[in-house]
Amino acid sequence: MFKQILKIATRNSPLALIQARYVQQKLYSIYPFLRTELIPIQTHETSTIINKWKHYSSKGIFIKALEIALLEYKADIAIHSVKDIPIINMSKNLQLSAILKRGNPLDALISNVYNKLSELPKNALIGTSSLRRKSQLLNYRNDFIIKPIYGNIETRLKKLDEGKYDAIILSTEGMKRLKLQKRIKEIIPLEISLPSCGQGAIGIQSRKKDQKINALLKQINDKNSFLRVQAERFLCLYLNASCHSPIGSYATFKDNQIILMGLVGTIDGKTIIRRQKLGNHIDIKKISFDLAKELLQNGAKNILHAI
Ligand SMILES: NCc1[nH]cc(CCC(=O)O)c1CC(=O)O
Repeated sequence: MFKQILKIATRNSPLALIQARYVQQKLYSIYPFLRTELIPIQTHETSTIINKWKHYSSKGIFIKALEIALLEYKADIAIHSVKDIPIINMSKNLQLSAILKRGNPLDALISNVYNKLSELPKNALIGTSSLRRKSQLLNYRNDFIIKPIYGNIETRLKKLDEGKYDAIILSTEGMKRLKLQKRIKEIIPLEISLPSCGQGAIGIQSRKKDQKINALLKQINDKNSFLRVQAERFLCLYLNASCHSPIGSYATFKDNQIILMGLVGTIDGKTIIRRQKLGNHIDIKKISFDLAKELLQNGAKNILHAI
């Protein structure tokens, strides 16, 4: 049993804190006597990191800041939205040790006026800064006008409420965790918007060599969610994707078989390449690799090259 206080690194955004507290609760439900402490990492504390990791996106910088807290023993575990964790460049001493039971991975339509994507007026102004969402929205309706939107979920909702957009797209699970699900007008089916790899999943990172902590984390790991997310992440890895690529991936289980879907689109939405593969989860790497190969051979290579 782990006797010390388990220190939990988290970003300090409202969603990140909710997710970290959720992990705390999960741990307490199994280990009622475990002592834990949240270590919120502030933006200004990351300024030295920002200089060192200039080539990272802002989200990547936060992930790095949490990783550094682990490497410097300021924390023992770090909580992330899996979709924000870059596919490559994780420190070699760290690992993704557990994924909690995944929530709804789909994208959601948020609007104060319109109830469905199909009911949006011609040339509707939609807020999203994700190329993946943009590509698929334009493929669905080429009259849509896609305008970037930044900031955390609350900031984006505020911009919607100020009338700057007809609708915005957010993660269904993010809205649910913030208890804002009432504001969701439509959960967008994956035929229209294939989610981002790892969307809707909370991941826990730890030091590889901390066997006691890793054994603890294993107890709150959801194997099914872990495998699904692994398949999606392998696909993105083999596609050589960054978080800026218009790539969607989604894995699910059906009768003990894993179904992995992948999609690469042009930013203008004119071309979308979508394929899927099915197989035993023992062969996850091979399924992901074969799917990436098939996508690349069928046009994804040219699309990704041009971006
Ligand atoms: N893009 C940022 C981000 N990273 C994780 C979530 C929400 C939580 C999740 O989907 O796991 C969000 C917001 C969003 O996409 O709407």
